[in-house]
Amino acid sequence: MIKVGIVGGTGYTGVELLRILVHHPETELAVITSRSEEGVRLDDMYPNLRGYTDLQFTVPDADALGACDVVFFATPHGVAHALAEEVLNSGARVVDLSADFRLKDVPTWEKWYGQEHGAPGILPEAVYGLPEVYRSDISKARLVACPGCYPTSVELGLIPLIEQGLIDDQLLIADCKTGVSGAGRGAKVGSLFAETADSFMAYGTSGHRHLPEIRQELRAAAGGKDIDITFTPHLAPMIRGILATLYARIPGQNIDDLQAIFEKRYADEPFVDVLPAGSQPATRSVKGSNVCRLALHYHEDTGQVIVLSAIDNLVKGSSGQAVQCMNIMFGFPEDMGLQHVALMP
Ligand SMILES: NC(=O)C1=CN([C@@H]2O[C@H](COP(=O)(O)OP(=O)(O)OC[C@H]3O[C@@H](n4cnc5c(N)ncnc54)[C@H](OP(=O)(O)O)[C@@H]3O)[C@@H](O)[C@H]2O)C=CC1
Ligand SMILES: CC(=O)N[C@@H](CCC(=O)OP(=O)(O)O)C(=O)O
Repeated sequence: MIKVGIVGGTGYTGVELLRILVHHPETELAVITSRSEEGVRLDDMYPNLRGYTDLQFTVPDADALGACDVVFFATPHGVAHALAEEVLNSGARVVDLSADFRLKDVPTWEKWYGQEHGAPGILPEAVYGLPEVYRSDISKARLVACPGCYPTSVELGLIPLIEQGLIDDQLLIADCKTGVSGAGRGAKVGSLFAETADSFMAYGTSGHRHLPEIRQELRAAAGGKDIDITFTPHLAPMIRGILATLYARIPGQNIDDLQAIFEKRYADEPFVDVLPAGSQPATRSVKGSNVCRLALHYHEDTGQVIVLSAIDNLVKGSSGQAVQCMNIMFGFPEDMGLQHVALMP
């Protein structure tokens, strides 16, 4: 059994970590923090946890967190910068769900996040937590930077084509739709029911902070080649889920060969499901599960490839992927605690 700490246990990714970890046979919840709910029982705030834990929220304390084996940061950016190094120095390993350690380049991080990087000293040891690409590095890491939710959906959908050298000098397109839980639990006018429930809108069109992260990882998959992409997120009237519609022009192919590339690339991946070509994965088919469902479409007349990629932003897009990384770091079966079948309807 390993002892687990969660910084930011009251947020959406925090409570999703709790939902997953209360069933995990190798973990014991030890420290769950909240500054605003100190002393409140977890199951008073989140009744779905009744019967699974009698813990109370405590304020973040580096000594208590450092006594854990692993600490998840489910906090806004900047918090892990301030606390992670001390926690690591106490001997705990860190899985950060925020964006604090995802970008390798400090000036790029500072430009997109509008603040000074608070922990450049430990940044070089951070491993990007996408198991389908970095599994071996994750297994040895002390500090894992979990990918963003949109980047997870986009990277899993495009990397097989890039690794095969099929993407030349072209501007890829990622047209992504997300649910409102992506904005977190904090009260904001833009997350109100009346603002989101019967509407659909693009945002971040002139530049979203996930763009440099997607670029970084697509370029890494291309061996450093200058791959670029237009990324437009949309807010859809749903609670969970991301559907990424990804466009690339690859003339002279056929759907069977493209499908074979994806099936081979993900044949041994427990959480990537390549559907039969021409399928339409719905966000509902992954709701509550750690699976990324991919489907390929190909227009022979124009050479247009369309990859559809569906994930649950709170599972494969954050907390589920974070537990998958923890399993890899501690040598547990990779799917331990993550075998939930998606909720239907
Ligand atoms: N929602 C999503 O779909 C995804 C979110 N993420 C990332 O995960 C992180 C958490 O997101 P989410 O759960 O949605 O956010 P929420 O806003 O829902 O929750 C934030 C949590 O962090 C705590 N917190 C806030 N400020 C501080 C601080 N200064 N020190 C310590 N704790 C703090 C809050 O509790 P309290 O204020 O009581 O301490 C709360 O528990 C973010 O970085 C987000 O970008 C990543 C992928 C997907
Ligand atoms: C609807 C909404 O606001 N979605 C969030 C999704 C990103 C997110 O959750 O942040 P991570 O970088 O930590 O993945 C956004 O666009 O910022």
